[in-house]
Amino acid sequence: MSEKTSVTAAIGGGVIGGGWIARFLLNGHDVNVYDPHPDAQRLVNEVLSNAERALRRMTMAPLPTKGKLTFVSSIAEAVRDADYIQESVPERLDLKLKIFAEIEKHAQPDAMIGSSTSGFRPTQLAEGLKTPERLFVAHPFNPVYLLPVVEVVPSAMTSPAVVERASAFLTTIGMKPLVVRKEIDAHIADRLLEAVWREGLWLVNDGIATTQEIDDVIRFGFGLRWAQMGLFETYRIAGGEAGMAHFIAQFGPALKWPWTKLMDVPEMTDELIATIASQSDAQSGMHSIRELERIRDDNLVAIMQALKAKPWGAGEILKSYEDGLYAKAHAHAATANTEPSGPLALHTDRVREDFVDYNGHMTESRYLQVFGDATDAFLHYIGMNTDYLATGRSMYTVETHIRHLREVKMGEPLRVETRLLGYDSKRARILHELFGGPGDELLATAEHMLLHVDTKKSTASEMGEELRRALANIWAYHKTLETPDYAGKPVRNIATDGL
Ligand SMILES: NC(=O)C1=CN([C@@H]2O[C@H](COP(=O)(O)OP(=O)(O)OC[C@H]3O[C@@H](n4cnc5c(N)ncnc54)[C@H](O)[C@@H]3O)[C@@H](O)[C@H]2O)C=CC1
Ligand SMILES: C[N+](C)(C)CC(=O)CC(=O)[O-]
Repeated sequence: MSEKTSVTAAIGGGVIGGGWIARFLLNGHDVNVYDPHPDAQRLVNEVLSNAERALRRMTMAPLPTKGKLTFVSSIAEAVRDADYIQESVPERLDLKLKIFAEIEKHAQPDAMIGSSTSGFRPTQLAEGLKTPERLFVAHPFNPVYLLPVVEVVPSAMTSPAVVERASAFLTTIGMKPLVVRKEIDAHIADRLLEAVWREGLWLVNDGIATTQEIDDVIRFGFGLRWAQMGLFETYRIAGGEAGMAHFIAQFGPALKWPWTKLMDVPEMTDELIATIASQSDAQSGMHSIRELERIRDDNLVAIMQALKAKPWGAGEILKSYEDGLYAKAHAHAATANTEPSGPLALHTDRVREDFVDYNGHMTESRYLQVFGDATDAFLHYIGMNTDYLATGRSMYTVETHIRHLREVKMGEPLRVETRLLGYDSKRARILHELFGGPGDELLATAEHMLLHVDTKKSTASEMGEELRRALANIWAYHKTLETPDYAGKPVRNIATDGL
């Protein structure tokens, strides 16, 4: 299932259902949506548009072609052909039970059925089902299209093979499935979140802090730590050289004093609700919810990209997701171009929002970005994959000549055609032609010299046999193509040749 585009079904397209729909679609899966809300299509499309924007900022890796979104008018229609079904209806057990009974009637026998429930145990959800072995909790985090973790909670009746298949599928769409070994109300994360939220409500109720001040201690302080190390690893460091045991000896007793209110919940009086709502308005009321979503998404993307450079935590997941996308694109390119009788079509993109400069056109550095991505696609195509790189060999670009011929505007499609202009045992000379805009015109060209290197010694070295064979195969065709007259020419010398 992970290798082919599959059909997914989303039952419920609200905040969380919308996020799942976006994640499925943007990873190339078709989605059938059932949600009786009169505005469901508009709401889902708004979430989808924010998700597309966020994903394009998060990764330069070649995303699969977007899946097909279909709104249907019954659960039966939604689930009939689906391999993976995700329920995200409101958190009411009676409603969820009705929904699962209906899903069970119409789903394929081997369909995987996940529930987004924040708190119910899978055993509760499976009550009355004839096939409880395919049901599990798949509890995500908002925004589902960006945050990787998903708590996968099986009941004692869930088949281990289903858990394995579901985890594999969720991994292919960029998530980190965390299989919860024992079902419990509210799984793992919401037990932690609820405890923090409850204390936050007390602090407002007792007039100790405003919503803004509570958010500030999180975002300027321990929230930053949590984004990269979580709770226990952070506290290990806080114990100094004596580590965790010393930390517990020092701060453990405070848990019994106690500093916190534990299970008491403040009465949600009209007064408390009004206080929290007005403080929240003062803090964030100047932004619409969609604007706040975009601010949040940009910040999350920046954090994950920073962590990817390490790679660490959520950045490690992003890195392996991208490696998977490149590997898929490479495999696709390899099958699509087994007979490279013409230029290779290995890379497509779109002029993204952050590609555009103050003139409203694609900015200079982004041309190199697109050509660089096309070179990566070419290198993947000739076999320079992670296994090859792991042997301490790579190819570096040592010379580039870009010609800018036409402008291109935001949102317009881009595609690159690549040809080999020559090669020897250490070098490959390639030419990219970038086409795009409404008329698919030639926008720019880039000629590059690539040098094979021993990455440990940082010196030029002989290519591996597999790369040489791939280049020979391409060259057999590309040597017959007419070389454009601009290829190999330097930038015009206006001092001697005039303008
Ligand atoms: N909002 C959050 O932060 C998170 C929520 N969850 C869980 O996700 C589930 C959904 O929560 P939200 O998306 O926040 O709620 P929501 O209220 O935003 O969305 C629920 C959607 O279900 C639809 N719906 C109602 N009855 C339906 C039916 N019979 N068939 C199909 N659709 C129906 C509604 O029209 C609505 O669009 C809940 O179980 C919740 O616990 C999980 C993680 C985070
Ligand atoms: C508030 N909540 C219980 C619905 C939160 C979640 O379930 C997870 C999240 O995204 O915070």
